This record gives sequence, structure tokens and C-alpha cells, in this order.
Amino acid sequence: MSYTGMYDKGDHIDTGIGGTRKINTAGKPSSGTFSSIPVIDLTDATSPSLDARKKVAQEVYEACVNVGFFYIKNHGVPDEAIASIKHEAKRFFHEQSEEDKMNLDISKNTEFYGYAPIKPKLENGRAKTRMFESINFGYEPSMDPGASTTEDNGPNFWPSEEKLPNFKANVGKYYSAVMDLSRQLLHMFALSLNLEETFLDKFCKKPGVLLKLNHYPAVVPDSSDSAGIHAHSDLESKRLRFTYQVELESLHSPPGFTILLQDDVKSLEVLSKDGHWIPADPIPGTFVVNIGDAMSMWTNNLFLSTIHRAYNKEGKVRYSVPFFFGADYDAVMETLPSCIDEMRPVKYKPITAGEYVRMKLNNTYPKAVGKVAAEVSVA
Ligand SMILES: O=C(O)CCC(=O)C(=O)O
Ligand SMILES: [Fe+2]
Repeated sequence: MSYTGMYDKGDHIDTGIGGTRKINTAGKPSSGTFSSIPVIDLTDATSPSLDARKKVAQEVYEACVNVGFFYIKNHGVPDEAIASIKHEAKRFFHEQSEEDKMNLDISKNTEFYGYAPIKPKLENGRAKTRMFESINFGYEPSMDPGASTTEDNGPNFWPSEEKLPNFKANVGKYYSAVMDLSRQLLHMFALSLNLEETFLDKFCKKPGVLLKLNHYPAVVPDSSDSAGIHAHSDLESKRLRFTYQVELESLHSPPGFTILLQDDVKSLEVLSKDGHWIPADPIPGTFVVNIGDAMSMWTNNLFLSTIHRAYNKEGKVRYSVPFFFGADYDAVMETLPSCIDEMRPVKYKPITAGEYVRMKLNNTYPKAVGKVAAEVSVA
């Protein structure tokens, strides 16, 4: 798999905090040229009229093919659920001691679910600071209204009721609502690709899901501390980090796609093919949805998994809540039939979501995993 955008591995991109920075685009799918991010109204996504649903799906298609990012409004997630997750994120980060949080340390969890602290100093040869703290929760069938199993993908670390009463129940309200929204988006993606509306559902029975709460502290704007999440596309790295012990920027489930809740602080930026960082500033009442690497592969690179970053441009305290949704780890992802034609021959061998992440790591961190290089190769 080779990257076909205008910039390439080693190209320098304006950092926005003074100077330029080398960008590692190895193995990234190509980017589109765009100057803004579309807003899609999901009101008709649940219309009884198939034609009305198809119209929404067409907008989704355009956004995925040209940008890889879009805002959604009228998405059906209740205001109370959104208020609840914002409130719980603040409680989690500020109403517990460092020790309480470190008891949920991600490195103690077999699946790398849990808490990851801020790392302001460059220790142990780390090339980058980590100017945010986060907590991740994997798939919780009890919080999935469409669950067909009671099995999870590994145990989550929840704070105890004693430390943070009602935290789990309140997080669950949001979790359930975005699970519903995710399954609705799956239908939109299927329709947009001229597939049966429910075609993708069978791959997502025990989905690779990750709900992540992020807290970016106040920093001096335009300083190196304002570089929160560095340029990346969304891929599964949780298992990779566990398996190969390599330092990764952020921990994800196999997206699929990501549904991001922002607060009102500007930070997120998306890289256009011509090398410009396009702001994805918060718009009240919306989520930002983006395509991840696995979905891009599944669609034979038709849908774009676009590079993005979160730099704290305003220097204010910021919270964000990405929800990563991906296929079951054992689901075989075979290029979707409607994404193949003479102009776009099949690029990838069928691969399980689990195997796929090893291939990604191999592309992104060839030195760390040179020995698995030959194990999983693309067609
Ligand atoms: O915090 C944000 O706005 C973006 C987070 C993000 O891109 C990620 O966690 O993958
Ligand atoms: Fe991301």
C-alpha cells in the first residue's frame, strides 16, 4: 500500500505553532482537496421513505469520497446524554486524586483500556510530549441497545462507585445513544455504497468500540505544549501497542469511523491534499464524523481516512469525547463489492480486523515490527 497524496513520507507540513514538522504519511491512504468540512442533516436518515434516506446517504458518500470528515446535525443523541458525558468527563479528571486515576492505569489492563496520564516532559527518549490525559472504555454489551451478545472484548476499568458515584450509569446514557447512532451511520454508509441498508450489520456483532474521554489542560497557545494530539489518521493501535510494546500516539479501536463530541474550544484540524490544515471548529449541536483506516481499506480507498490533529490553539482547557467504532475483531473484511470496478481493481486481500491492525503497524512502524513484515501483505 502506498501513499498517493501530494505530500509524502518526510514532507514538511506547517505546524501552526511556528515552523514546520516532518509528517509520517507512510501507509496512509490519499487525501482529498477541500477547503471546508460539510455539514449533513441526519433528520431524514430515519425517514420511512427510502428515497429520503438515500438522499442523506448520497451526501454521506460525497463527504467520505472527497473529505473523509463531516459534521452531523439532528443526529438524535439527546441533549441530556451529551450534558451527562461532559459532566462526567470533568468529574473523572478533576474529582479524583492522581492515585485514584493511576489505579486505572492503561498499562495494567490486558486490552489497554483505562487511564493514560499527561506526559509533559520528554522522558526515556520519547520524541513527543503527551499534553492530554484520557480514559478509554471498550465494548460494553450492556450499554449497546442493539447487542446480540453479552461478551465484551476484554474488561474495562471503571472507577468505583465509592470514588465516583453514578459515573458508570451516566457514561452509559451517552454510550448507548452513540451506539444507536453508530448503527444508524452503518446503514447510511451501506446505502451510500449501493449496498443493502443492513449489509454491514453482520460484521458488527461484537464491534471494536472505544469511548475515550480526553482532557487537554490550559497551555500557552502556539507553544510546543499546545500540540495535543499530533497528526494522525484513526487506526487500531491498542492491540498493537500491547503486542509490540511500541509507543503510539493515541489508542484506538479499529475504525470504522469515529464520532467526535467537542466542547466549544477550537482545536481540531484536518489536512487537505494541498497541505492546508482545515479547521473543524466546534459547531453547537453537531458531532464530527470521520472515516478511519479500516473503512478506507474496506472501500478499496474510495472513502478517505484523512490525517487530522488537535492542537490547543486557544490555550484553554478543552475536553473531547471520540467514539471509535469498528468491525468485530474476527470479522473478515473483504473489499466491498460495490467498490470494485475496472478503474478501481481490488487492492487488498480479505483480512480480519485483527490481522489488519498488524499490517497497519507494519506499515507505520517497520523498524519495530520488521519481523512480522511478511506475515500479512496486501494484494
Ligand atoms: O480531541 C480531538 O478533537 C481529536 C481526537 C482524535 O483525533 C483522536 O483521539 O483520534
Ligand atoms: Fe483521531
